[in-house]
Amino acid sequence: MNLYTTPQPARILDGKATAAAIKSELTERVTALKAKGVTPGLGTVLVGEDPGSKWYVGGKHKDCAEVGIESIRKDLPEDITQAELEAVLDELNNDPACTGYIVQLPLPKHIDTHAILERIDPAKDADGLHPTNLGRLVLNVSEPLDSPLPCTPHGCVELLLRHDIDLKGKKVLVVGRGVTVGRPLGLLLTRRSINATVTLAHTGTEDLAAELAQADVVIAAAGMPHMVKAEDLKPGAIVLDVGVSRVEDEETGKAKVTGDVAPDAKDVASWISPNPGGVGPMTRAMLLANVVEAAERQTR
Ligand SMILES: Nc1nc2c(c(=O)[nH]1)N[C@@H](CN(C=O)c1ccc(C(=O)N[C@@H](CCC(=O)O)C(=O)O)cc1)CN2
Repeated sequence: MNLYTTPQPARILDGKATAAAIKSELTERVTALKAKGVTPGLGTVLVGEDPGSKWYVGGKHKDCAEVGIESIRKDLPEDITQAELEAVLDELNNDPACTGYIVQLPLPKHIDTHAILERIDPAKDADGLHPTNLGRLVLNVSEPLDSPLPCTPHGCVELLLRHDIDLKGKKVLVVGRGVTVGRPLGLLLTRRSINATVTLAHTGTEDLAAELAQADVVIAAAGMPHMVKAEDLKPGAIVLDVGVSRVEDEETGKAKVTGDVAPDAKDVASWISPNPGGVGPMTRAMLLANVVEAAERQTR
């Protein structure tokens, strides 16, 4: 045991099991919707051949089948033009079978991602990334859930709440200011219903170690392998690992997914999310929740 270790190893924030419980609740809500004549349908838009993106989209369709949501798949070539891609979005905007859809990110460099996200009908924005829905998050008019929340931030909060972790008054350090995770997560955590005190660290942060040392909760979403190490953490900190980097496995030479949190962090933390098996499955579950909620709004 070194100076930083806590007496017991960290407890696991089990994203896989939590996501399975959420999916089972959603299955019941889908059954109730179908009884009212509404079948939720998720559309996915995938551009290009990136193996990671293909895997994520495949997972989304598998999840839909599990809970009874229909799915519509638009797989498009890497060299698609902005206008052609916008035409596909217009098709989904006008398709009554599609209650919500996502555009898998990142998009190729020649595509204007902001313009694409703005083209999504905000009522069908299953990722909660349309400026109207992000604006609703800023204005706090989406509480409790009148508009979709971005899936990964929502998944992080839900993972903590479902392990009975109260964030009220806690100092939460979010590392990373990206639009899909860091920024919306900061907004979500500062809602009155959660009431955390949030610091958003980024590449311009001068002394990340000092911020980490003070944080009760660390949510690492920077995409930098093993940047959060045991010696940086306050003993007993709660640690969520959102990072996804593909690196070469030194033993096998094959690509493997590595998170932002070093393995030894588990010796210091009180709770830790595994990666894989933590925030990733929660991201998937929250997407399904957004689709079901969009369909439920149609019935109100
Ligand atoms: N339109 C979007 N694009 C992207 C999002 C998003 O929320 N919306 N997030 C990520 C990718 N993503 C979903 O799309 C995603 C990432 C990771 C997982 C996941 O379950 N990961 C597994 C491990 C997977 C592996 O081994 O590669 C885990 O953590 O257990 C699901 C979804 C970027 N793009």
